[in-house]
Amino acid sequence: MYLSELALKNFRNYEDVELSFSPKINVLIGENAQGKTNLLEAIYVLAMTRSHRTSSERELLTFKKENATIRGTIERKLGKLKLELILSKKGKKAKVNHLEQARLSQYVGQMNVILFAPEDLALVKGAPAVRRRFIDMEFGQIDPHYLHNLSQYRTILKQRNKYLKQLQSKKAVDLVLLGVLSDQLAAFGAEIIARRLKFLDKLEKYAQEIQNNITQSKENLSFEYEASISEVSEKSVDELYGVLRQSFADNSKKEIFQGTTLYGPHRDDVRFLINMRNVQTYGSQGQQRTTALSVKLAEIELMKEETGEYPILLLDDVLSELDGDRQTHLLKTIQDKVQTFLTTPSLSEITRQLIDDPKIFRIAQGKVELQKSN
Ligand SMILES: Nc1ncnc2c1ncn2[C@@H]1O[C@H](COP(=O)(O)OP(=O)(O)OP(=O)(O)O)[C@@H](O)[C@H]1O
Repeated sequence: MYLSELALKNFRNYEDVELSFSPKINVLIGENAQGKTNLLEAIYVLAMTRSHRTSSERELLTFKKENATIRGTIERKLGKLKLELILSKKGKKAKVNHLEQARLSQYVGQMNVILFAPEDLALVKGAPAVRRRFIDMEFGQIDPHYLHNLSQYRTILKQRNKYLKQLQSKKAVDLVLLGVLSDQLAAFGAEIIARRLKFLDKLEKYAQEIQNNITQSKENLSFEYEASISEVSEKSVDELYGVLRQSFADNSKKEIFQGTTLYGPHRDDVRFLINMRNVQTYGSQGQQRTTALSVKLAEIELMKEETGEYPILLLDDVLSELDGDRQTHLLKTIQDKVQTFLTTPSLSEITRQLIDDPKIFRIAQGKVELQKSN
């Protein structure tokens, strides 16, 4: 799939802009703080209805404006799709072919994007929350059930944590209500874990192959799901539900004492291993970067397998963070099959030679000028 047109109104430092893109590589060049990342962010928000770098929607509106609109035309195998997202201080509205969608989880997935920013190179060495976020954002796009379960899970988790705090401070005493919340949380949690295991298994196969290619088969990459509950692999949804319920039942005193939920997918993590050793603890910085790159590129293939089309790739200033070999690998992998938007302060000669026929835009103070068209 690819984004052929984009129109922004009052989005960050873009007051009014209309652009048309190449189905191949689009390069956004500009100095610092001119709006390169804002443009990628707009594309990301159009796909996901939320930003990758802020949870505050207000920040996305141009200073002193009440509404922002992002409109895009997506070309999919089955035809054109018009997407529209209206953001305001009161909330957001999403439309597909001019029809407002009742649920945002129905809207997400019409347009698939993968964002790769310098922070993603910390996917391996960063905190567990970074990996959970990655998993949730990527799997949520390919599976609406995953997204639905996740949002239900988050709502109940909030309620349960609030109630545990009340029990902790003795403002509440009713353990029956805690049991009800535990059951509901276990049900959604089991669905989430089961889907994570399924998708991670597929992702691992692609990542292994890519890592082999980059390292000439010297490094065998594997994943390990690290759950907050005992052994999860090979378990059905029902079994996972049982284990989660049991963990809540066995540890209620501990959870009340701490005033928070200690078990469930919000506490889980994924470990990356190279030749059976944890890359986070034993890997060199180079290995950690290669692993992050392999996992990201694997995600592109997984999305293709699950949705039947390649997603749109957003590369926010990552080329300069990668050495020559990794840059070459990345660009060769995406060339001609994945629509890509990449931001950079300047395009080096080497990179320019690697990119076939780019459409180049120059960005300055929220204005976009076409520099070279293919
Ligand atoms: N809500 C907003 N309204 C108006 N302008 C905004 C808003 N939010 C951010 N900006 C402006 O956008 C600019 C930052 O743009 P952006 O984050 O896209 O930088 P960039 O071009 O990617 O540069 P860098 O390479 O430094 O990341 C700043 O000038 C900032 O003042």
